[in-house]
Amino acid sequence: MEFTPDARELADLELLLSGAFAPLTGFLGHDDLHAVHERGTLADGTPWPAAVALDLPEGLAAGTEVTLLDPEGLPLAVLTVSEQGADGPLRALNAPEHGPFARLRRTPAEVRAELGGRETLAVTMRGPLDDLAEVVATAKELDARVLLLPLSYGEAGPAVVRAALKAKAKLPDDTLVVPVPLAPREEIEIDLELREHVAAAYGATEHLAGPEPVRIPGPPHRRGLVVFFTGLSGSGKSTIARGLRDALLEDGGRTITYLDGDMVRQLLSKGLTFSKEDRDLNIRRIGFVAAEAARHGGLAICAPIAPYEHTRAEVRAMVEGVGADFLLVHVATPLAECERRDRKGLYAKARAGLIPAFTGVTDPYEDPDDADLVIDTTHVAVESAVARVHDALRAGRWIR
Ligand SMILES: Nc1ncnc2c1ncn2[C@@H]1O[C@H](COP(=O)(O)OS(=O)(=O)O)[C@@H](OP(=O)(O)O)[C@H]1O
Ligand SMILES: Nc1ncnc2c1ncn2[C@@H]1O[C@H](COP(=O)(O)OP(=O)(O)O)[C@@H](O)[C@H]1O
Repeated sequence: MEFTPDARELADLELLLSGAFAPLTGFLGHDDLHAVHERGTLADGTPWPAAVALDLPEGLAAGTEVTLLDPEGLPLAVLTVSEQGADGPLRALNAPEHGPFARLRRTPAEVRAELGGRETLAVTMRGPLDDLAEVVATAKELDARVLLLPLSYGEAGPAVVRAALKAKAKLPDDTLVVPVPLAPREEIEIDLELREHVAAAYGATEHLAGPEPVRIPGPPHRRGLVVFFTGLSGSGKSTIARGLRDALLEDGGRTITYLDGDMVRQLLSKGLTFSKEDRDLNIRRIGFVAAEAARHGGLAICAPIAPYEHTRAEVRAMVEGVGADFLLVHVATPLAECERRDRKGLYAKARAGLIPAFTGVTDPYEDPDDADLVIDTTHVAVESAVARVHDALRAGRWIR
């Protein structure tokens, strides 16, 4: 079977295959993950600080061969599932060769060969180095060569490599810069320990951790925002979303992308049905477009039913992943009221069995428990419902 790991897993895969995670040669299985979590070692006692896991689909039998693909479909490796899960043998197929600064990537073995066993001070960095004097002094004291390892992962990746190249210009001539796609670990101590291991794999005899980058997100009115309405058919999503769009256009000052439900189903998601798979795909497509608009500081408004919690969570993650904000508005008008309105006569048809899998009637709707705003429109005028969302945007300073 084929499987596309997520961005973190792909970053870990690259490091496993390149030898940067030595002594690991593959993802960790259940026992190793448990031991890492409990004791900071592998099950056999080898010190290892952090989980390096691959979340494969459930129920794969031991012995199954899984081809791991990058998001463009290029096969990167073949993994044989073991009794312990994803820790079976990994066989590399293609080296990842794209992406900004790909030409600077080197394997640990290549870097070690170039260093030739010399004392080496590795500096792992996730942001600019503000104290180059310390690096110069430490390298001098140790009579070591400097190896800058920009940890280029995610959106900020290229900026970290640029910072390393800039720093190199002020360091000794033989300073090396090698980007390493190491995804940050949540706990700082674990992250630092893992950086230490990775630096050693590249031949470091001494490791300095660069300062953590200070993330100064722009003020909310300049950040991207996705306002995502969810609710049953006829609950009022489109009516409120359109009212909000118009109010924002009247305000001026923000670029609005309005992903109208009909437009989406007629163009972006043309041909998709209302099966669970197709609904999920529909929502992912909407989320992708909205996140792209928000990546460039835009404000996107979407109003699909989006009945599944996990798909809404995926969209939230996509949007937050590009550094934008996500506001979930649950239009929580109860089924009875939506059905009473039955604007398009769809509920009547669904009850008569003419529309299969109709949300709320014969198909599920999972109520969100993470909504930023909940609006039951039963006894609310359209203008007041729009005003509530508009006010929330003002209160959150997304508009001025
Ligand atoms: N089986 C079934 N279930 C629910 N809805 C149905 C179905 N068949 C057609 N329709 C019409 O499609 C509109 C919902 O489309 P969405 O793209 O928002 O749905 S989903 O988020 O992909 O679940 C929805 O429009 P709204 O009333 O604007 O919500 C319906 O008019
Ligand atoms: N406070 C309200 N907010 C939104 N719609 C309302 C409100 N009160 C009544 N309605 C009516 O409910 C219907 C909602 O339809 P629509 O916006 O197409 O819902 P959805 O997009 O969720 O399917 C419209 O006919 C609208 O006029």
